[in-house]
Amino acid sequence: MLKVAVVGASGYTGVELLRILYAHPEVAVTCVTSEQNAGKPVSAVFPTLRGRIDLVLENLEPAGISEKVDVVFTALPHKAAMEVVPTFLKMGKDVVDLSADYRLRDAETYGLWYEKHMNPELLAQAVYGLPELRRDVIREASLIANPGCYPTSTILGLAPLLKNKLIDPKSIIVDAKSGVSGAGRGAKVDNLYCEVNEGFKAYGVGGVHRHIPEIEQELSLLNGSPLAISFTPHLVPMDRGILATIYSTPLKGVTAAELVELYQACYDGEPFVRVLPEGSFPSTAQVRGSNFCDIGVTVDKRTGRIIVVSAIDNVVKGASGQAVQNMNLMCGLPETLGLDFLPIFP
Ligand SMILES: NC(=O)C1=CN([C@@H]2O[C@H](COP(=O)(O)OP(=O)(O)OC[C@H]3O[C@@H](n4cnc5c(N)ncnc54)[C@H](OP(=O)(O)O)[C@@H]3O)[C@@H](O)[C@H]2O)C=CC1
Ligand SMILES: CC(=O)N[C@@H](CCC(=O)OP(=O)(O)O)C(=O)O
Repeated sequence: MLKVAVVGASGYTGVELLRILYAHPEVAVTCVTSEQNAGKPVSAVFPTLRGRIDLVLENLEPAGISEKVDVVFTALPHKAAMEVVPTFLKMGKDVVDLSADYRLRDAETYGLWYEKHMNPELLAQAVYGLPELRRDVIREASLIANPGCYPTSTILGLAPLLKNKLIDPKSIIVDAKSGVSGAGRGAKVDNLYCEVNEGFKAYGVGGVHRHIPEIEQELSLLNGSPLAISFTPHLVPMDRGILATIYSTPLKGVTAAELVELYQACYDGEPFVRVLPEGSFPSTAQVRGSNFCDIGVTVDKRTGRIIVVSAIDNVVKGASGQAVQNMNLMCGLPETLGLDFLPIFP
């Protein structure tokens, strides 16, 4: 059994890690942390866990925690993660970091979009953990930078087109929608019921959202040269889910049937990517609570643009499910272990 710590267990991705890991046959969660709730059972913070995970929340002391576990999930806000990850690594632990702290290859870019990086030397060691793109490197890694939720849906949606040089890389427009759990559990006025319910708004408009450099980094690698995208996120009054609708201009004529065939071939054998039949498009409701990324693709009959629609659950494939997928690969376990569950519907 692998002994695992969930650092930041009182947050949304933390509790989702606990839900998934509870049913994982090769994992025992032995340590959970929270600064504000230290001393309380985690089941007092999340009654969903009652009678099943009653571990007491501890303060975050990386050296002490390292003595008790083999693998650490850091489900912390950015900056808080890079304050502790180096100690876990020095103590020989495998780390899956759910924050953005190790996702960008370049410390200067991190500095522009976030703040000055505290341990830039670790950026070259970290592996951007999108298993569908780099499973073999993930298997050898000790530090996984678990991708963001918008980037996961967007990159998986565009990878077949860029790998096959089918689109003009300057033409990409990503119109993405997220549920409110994407913003985390911290109290913020913007996320109050009356601010969010019965409305639907764009935010981070105008090329300023911090997921842009992450998406561009990975798409540029697929493209073979740098590209820039237009990306606008939206907040939707639902708990979970991301739906990205992605537009691009093809370099040559292509039919919807050919695109569906291409996507099916690209993702053939992928356990968590489901390419929908021609004319079908995904819904967040059909992936909720699962590690699936569902993708539909077609050609706009009027403009000839390619339209890809990609749906994930932001806290599963967009965070904690993908983190467990990465842990399985790092630890030599079957990739789907503990993750082969169906969406919750209705
Ligand atoms: N929510 C989502 O859909 C996704 C989130 N992510 C990323 O995953 C990470 C976690 O997100 P999420 O679970 O939503 O966040 P939450 O705000 O819900 O939870 C954050 C957790 O970190 C702890 N924490 C906060 N500040 C500190 C600190 N300075 N030191 C130690 N612990 C701290 C909090 O507990 P306490 O305050 O008690 O210490 C809490 O347990 C973030 O980096 C987020 O960007 C990535 C993909 C999707
Ligand atoms: C709805 C909402 O607020 N979503 C978050 C994204 C959550 C996430 O995945 O971001 P990181 O992992 O990169 O922190 C946002 O737009 O900042």
